[in-house]
Parts: sequence; C-alpha cells; structure tokens
Amino acid sequence: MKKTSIAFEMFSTNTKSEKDSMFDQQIPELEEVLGPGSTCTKLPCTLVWTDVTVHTKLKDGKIKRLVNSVSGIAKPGTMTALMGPSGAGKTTLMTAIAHRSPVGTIVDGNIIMNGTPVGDFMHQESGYMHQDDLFVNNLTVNEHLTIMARLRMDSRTSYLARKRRVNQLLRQLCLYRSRFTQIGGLDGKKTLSGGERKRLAFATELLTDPGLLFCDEPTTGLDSSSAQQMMSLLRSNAAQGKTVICTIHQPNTELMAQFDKLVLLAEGRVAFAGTANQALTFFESLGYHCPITYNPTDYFIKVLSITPGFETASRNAIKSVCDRFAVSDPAKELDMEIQLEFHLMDSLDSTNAVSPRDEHDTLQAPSFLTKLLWLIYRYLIIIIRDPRVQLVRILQKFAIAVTAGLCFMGTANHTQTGIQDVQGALFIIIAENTFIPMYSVLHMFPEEFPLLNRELKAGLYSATVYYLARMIALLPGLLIEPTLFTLVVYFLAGLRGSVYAFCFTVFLATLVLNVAIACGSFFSCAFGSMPLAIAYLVPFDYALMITSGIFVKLSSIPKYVSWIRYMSWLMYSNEAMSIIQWNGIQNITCTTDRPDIPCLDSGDQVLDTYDFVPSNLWNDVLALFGLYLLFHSLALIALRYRTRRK
Ligand SMILES: Nc1ncnc2c1ncn2[C@@H]1O[C@H](COP(=O)(O)OP(=O)(O)OP(=O)(O)O)[C@@H](O)[C@H]1O
Repeated sequence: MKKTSIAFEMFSTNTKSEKDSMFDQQIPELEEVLGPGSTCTKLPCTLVWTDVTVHTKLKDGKIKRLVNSVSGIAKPGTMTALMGPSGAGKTTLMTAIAHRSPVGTIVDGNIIMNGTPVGDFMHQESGYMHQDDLFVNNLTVNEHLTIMARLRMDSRTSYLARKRRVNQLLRQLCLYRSRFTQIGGLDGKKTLSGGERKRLAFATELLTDPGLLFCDEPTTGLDSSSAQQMMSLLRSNAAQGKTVICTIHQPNTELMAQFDKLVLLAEGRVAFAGTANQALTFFESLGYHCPITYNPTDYFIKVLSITPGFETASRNAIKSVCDRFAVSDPAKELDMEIQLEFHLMDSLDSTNAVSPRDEHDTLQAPSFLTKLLWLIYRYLIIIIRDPRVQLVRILQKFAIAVTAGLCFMGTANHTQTGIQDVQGALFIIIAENTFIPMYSVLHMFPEEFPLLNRELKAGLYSATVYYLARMIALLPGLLIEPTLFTLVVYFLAGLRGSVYAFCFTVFLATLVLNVAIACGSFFSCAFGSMPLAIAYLVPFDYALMITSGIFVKLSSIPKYVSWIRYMSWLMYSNEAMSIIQWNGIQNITCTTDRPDIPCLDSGDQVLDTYDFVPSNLWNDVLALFGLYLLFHSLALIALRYRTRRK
C-alpha cells in the first residue's frame, strides 16, 4: 500500500470531525452498493479433540496435570458451553484446543481442525475472545478497530472493504454511537462500559470473519441484559455457520438455552458431554435429582464442586461421576460422533475433495512497513493523549531549564570562577537529559507486556516491529525536549556565543537523551518490572556519573573500575561539550587573591585539568552513537527473549 493512502486512512480514523461524520454517513450507502458480508468465504470449521492432556511445569520443577484425557467435538453452526466449577480446567482446555496455551504448558493428544492437526494457522482461522479484555485505552473505538483491521485483515483487502467491515461490526455490535468514545482512561472523560468493552473485544475477533470462535467467559461482569445481548450475538454467529465454543460460569436457564452442547469439567476430567436434557437424565441416573427450585446448571456445578471440610469425599464423588460418564450412553454417542468425523476426514483426504487451506485462501499478512506505520500511528496517539508524556513533561523541562539557567546567569564566563560554572552548566544539560528521561521509560514496557504478549501470540506483528514503532513514535519528543532545554540553559547561562558551539551542544544533548532512553528501554525490557529495573539501574547510573569526569579526575580513577568510563555517555558528552566550550580559548582572566593557586589561562589547560583531549571530539560522538545502537540492540534482544514463544 502506498504511504499516501495509509496516511489518508489514518487521518480518516481521527476523532469526530465533520469530514468523518460525512464519510461515515456514506458507509450504509456503500454497503448497499457493494453488498454485505466479508470479502472472503471461510470454510466451516469442525474441531475434534481426543485424549487431550495438559501439564504445566511448576516453579519447583514438578509437573502438574491440569486437564486429563479429555475428548470432544464442535461442529459448524453449533454453540458448545464448557462449564464446571472454578479451577476445573475450562480455560486450560480451551486454550489448548485453540492452540493458544501459555508458555510452559505441555499439551498431549490429538486436536484436529477440518482434518489438519492444529498449528499456528489457528491464529488466522479462529478468533479468541479472552476473559480479560486488554486494549490501548487512549484509542477511540473507531481508531482501535481501524488499526486492528489493518493489522489483522488480509493485505489484499481494499481500503473500502476494510472500512465497510469496521462499520458493519460497529453497527452489528451496537457500538456505532460510541465509535468516537475513548476505550478507557482516568481523566474523567466518557469511556466504554464493561458490556461495550466486551462487544469491542468480540468485534476485534470478528474482523477477519473466522469460522471458529473461542470465547472465555464472555458474560462475566455483565448485567443480565448485556449478558443476554452477548449470547444473542454469539448465537447469531453460530447461525451463520460458525463454530462457537465458550467457557461460561453458571448461566441462567435463558442463556443456557442458547447452547447446543454442554461439556461439564471437574478436576480436569469430563464429567458430562451432551445436550442439557441428556445431562439431567445422566445426573438423575446417578441419584442426583435437581430440585425444581434450582437452575440445573447451578445444580450440576454444585455436585461437581469441592465442599470445604469434605475434600476427600467430594473428590471421590467427582471421580465416580467422571468414571460413570466414561461408560454412559452420551459418552458412547460422543465417541461415535468423533469416529464418524475421523472417518469423514479420511475419506475427504483420500479423494482430495477439500483442502482446508488452499494457497489463495491463506491469509496474506500486511507488509512489515504497513504494520510499522500503523503501530507508529497507534503509539503517537498514546503519546499525544497521555499528559504524563506530553504537556506536563515539556512544562517541567522548561521550568527546570529556566531555574538552572538563572542560577548560572552572568557567572559562566572566561574567568577562574567561571570555569567551574561553565562545567556545572554543561553537567546540568547532560544530567537533565539523562536521568529523568532514562527513568521515565522504565514503566513503559512492563505496562505494555500483557497486551504485547497477546498480540505477538496472535501473530499481529513481531517484537522487532513493535520496538521500532515504539521508539519512532517517541522521536518527536526526544528531539524537542533536549533542544528546548539546551536553548534556555545555554542562553541564560551565557555559554560560548557561536552558532557552531550552540548547534553542536544541542546535537550532543539530543544524542545524550536518546542514549539515556535506549539504556532505560534496555533495563525496562530486561527486567520486566519497574521496581526490579530501578533496583539495577540506580547503581549503574551512579557508576556512570562518577566516571563522567566531573567528580573525579579520569586518570586518578583506580584501574579496576576505570573501564566503567567507557560505558559512560556522561563522560563522552562531558568531554565533547567541554571541548566545544574551551577549545581555542586564550587569555582566561586571572584575578585571585590566592597566589598559591595557579591560574588556568587557556582552554587547553582547562581541558587538561579534567583529562579531556581536544582531538577526542569526534571519537566521543562516535562512542555516543555506538552506545545508542548497543543499548537499543540489547533492549531488542531482551524484549525478544522476554516475549519468546515456545
Ligand atoms: N500455569 C499454571 N501453573 C499451575 N497451575 C495452573 C496453571 N494454570 C492453571 N493452573 C491450575 O489449573 C487449574 C485449572 O485452571 P483453569 O484456569 O483452566 O480453570 P477454570 O476452570 O478456567 O477456572 P475459572 O472458572 O476460575 O477461570 C486451576 O486449579 C489452576 O490453578
């Protein structure tokens, strides 16, 4: 896609402007002209799983079994409910059959979709609505869906088709009126309700019109009417031929009626699978008669729960129910259904009648550049709408610059006392562009890890694209802040009055800030939590500061720690800025009432006092660039390691 059309598309997602409302009003007409529906036809999805066992490795090295030899089938046009008491293994089973198990989980057994063992293609061919919805809260509903459409939908889909799909979903999921509402936030603005967030999460999964939908507790946290609305949406998707599998907590009779099949799990095993009526008959056959006043699903879950104080008896009762189900009629029916499906798959395979993923059906992912541009756009919105990074920071920088500049006003001149003031002003420029920015990015990556991990797992983009986009979006601020700060301090303090000296100092300050951000990003990615990153960064920054050349003469630093200075961008920038201020300066005024203290009468002598060498100027610049690349490379390696998929 051409950059201009991407720019147009980004512009068109902006908040409610006249242009937007005009365009959106045209959408229904476009739908009428172009016809409804998605651009590609999805195959109906039959998912079969047999003897699925899930283990996880605990921290002490022991292996824990979470799901024990579970079998089942879900067919197109049906809705299956996975139910059971808390901790029964519903989410674990669903993530396993959806090929989305977390790192460290071992899944055994056969999980087959349309005759093919499940693999990474499941991320394209199925949607997975998580129990906890994660969004970039600063985006509006329309912006979120537009960006997601760009990242998820086939790159061959036209701009118009994508826009139409977004509008279709906004209308279908009753989000059209809220399309310019920000998803979340703390600044008192109107944000989405819990039900709207769930519907938005669902809309995001529907963008690619997948044939198979997994929903983890889609009604949790919703009031009864929103829950009913959500269920109707799922039902209507099943009616269109999709296969829907949901975990659900104790649905009322009305919600339960929407499901075709019920799978009851307890202690990681299947306690029942079949229709709701079959469940009543099965439990009655075991002597569990549901009282008339009870909701049957509540009753089943009560039977399958562990009663506090009666753990062993409860576990024995659950084991007995699961054992009895394994030899029951519904279990035999299920087994026959699965065998029949395998038989059908075999016969289709041998006649080559259906290829589940022909080449032209395979999703063509957006290009690296498209993903990069859309992610940059997303993070620019975050920065612009986040007052922590925008206005407050610039105002704070300005206030510090004025305060620092006023302290040095009229003192940083070419006299003996002025030498210390010039060096002090330079160090303020370096320190201010190092410490606050470096610590301010520490929260960034840990805060974004949950959403990042989810989107990486879904294959929306790579860690490299994310990191590049995140950094590029920060760039405007990383250029404006040091320029503004240096400008104010430089002129208030009255540092060397040449265009070359001023521009070079601004350039170095910008480089310093960017190295500091790269270093902060590395610690943020490497340690994954802000307190841990701070714990390691504080001693590191002290070491860098002490070896910067301002507190101790470089040649007098003991050999066993002097190597640290080669990592210190404070030292390189201090040397380079000092060279710019003092190189070529002669006749420094010597008026002192202490004849025992020698006067420094040239810039070279000043530089020599700090062990700075004029010919090192460009080496310092190169070293700063080297550290910039080194820290960003380390940050990216740490990020890739932290978000790796096994
Ligand atoms: N990574 C893990 N390490 C150790 N135990 C785990 C891990 N993941 C899940 N479990 C345990 O496995 C069991 C099943 O968890 P799961 O989340 O699948 O239950 P669930 O039926 O979905 O429960 P809920 O309804 O409360 O969400 C629970 O006892 C849980 O504590």
